[in-house]
Amino acid sequence: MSLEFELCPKRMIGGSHPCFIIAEIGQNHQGDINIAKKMIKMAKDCGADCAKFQKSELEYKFSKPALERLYTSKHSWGRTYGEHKRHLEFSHDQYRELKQYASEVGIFLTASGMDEKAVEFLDELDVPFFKVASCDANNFPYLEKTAQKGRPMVVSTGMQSMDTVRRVYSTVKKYNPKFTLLQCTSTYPLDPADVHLSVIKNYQKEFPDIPIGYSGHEQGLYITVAAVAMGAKVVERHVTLDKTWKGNDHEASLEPTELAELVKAIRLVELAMGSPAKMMLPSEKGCHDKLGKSVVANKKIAKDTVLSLDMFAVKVGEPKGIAPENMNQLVGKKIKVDVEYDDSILENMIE
Ligand SMILES: CC(=O)N[C@H](C=O)[C@@H](O)[C@H](O)[C@H](O)COP(=O)(O)O
Ligand SMILES: C=C(OP(=O)(O)O)C(=O)O
Repeated sequence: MSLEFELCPKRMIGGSHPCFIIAEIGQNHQGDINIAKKMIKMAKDCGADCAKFQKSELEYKFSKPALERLYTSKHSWGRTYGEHKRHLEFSHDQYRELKQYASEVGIFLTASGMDEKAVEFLDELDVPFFKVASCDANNFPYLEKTAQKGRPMVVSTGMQSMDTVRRVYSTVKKYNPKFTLLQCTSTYPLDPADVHLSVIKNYQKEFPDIPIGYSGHEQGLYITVAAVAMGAKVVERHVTLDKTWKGNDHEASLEPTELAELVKAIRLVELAMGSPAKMMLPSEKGCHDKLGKSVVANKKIAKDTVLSLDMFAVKVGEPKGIAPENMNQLVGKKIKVDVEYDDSILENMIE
């Protein structure tokens, strides 16, 4: 039963560890390794924990007819979907180059293995953890094999039902305790009404022994920051160098200034989450000294009078007197001194 685990070397997630922020480069590199490197550096400079790509072995991810279907979208890089995807796919050598570059820059690098063959390659590449994309969350043979490799896993759950997510949990859990489930809606860009952050709470209740996270495809920062306030321990957002570039994901991606702002906002909110214990804090003393209220006399009270509620008012008194929450305890007690209107009632005045 562990709510925390080591996702990357020396980087724990869950519990009170900082939220792990994944900059999803995905296929926003336009098929250009130099842009990919710029994006890795950008992710690091903006304070993200990890740069992520998507690795497919196209013949394993797609059937032949799926690769041959026409792709006429304005985001298409080829005549067919296969040509389009081939343009966006880096080779094994290019992945090795990117991994080397990320380690020089000082940021973790991983990819979602979009099919079993790609997972084999990522295992060989020695990525710190496997990301399972939403489209493989219900791919149970894939999940079984991936979980058995023993690397930590981050599993997204877009397009799935709760029953399937329960099955994902028990399937991965059987082989691998080190995994997290991310709430995700697979719409690009995502309408806020379709985000359903409340699923995070549901997952936390249903799966209390694993950290829960959020993978967002909405525009802007607020929703992801709110996810962290709800306890998301991993967040993933697409990143881009330019939202106007060609590609399905740019519009729902964060540009560098936004990613930096997101990281800053998350760290600030984490700090602000603090402790559930409610108490007056030392930093509140100044305000309490100036404006904290006390019990004062609302009429003259003669020495030896037995006190009753009608003799009191609650005001900012000078000096500070008995706290208003203790006012009822004064009733029936005797006052040892003469008190004027608006005098603070002090402990040492009570018998
Ligand atoms: C579900 C899933 O894989 N989603 C990924 C991650 O969020 C996306 O990046 C897709 O790869 C992308 O939107 C596909 O765009 P196109 O179809 O233009 O290559
Ligand atoms: C599609 C992916 O992720 P998600 O389902 O979290 O959007 C991915 O990691 O490639």
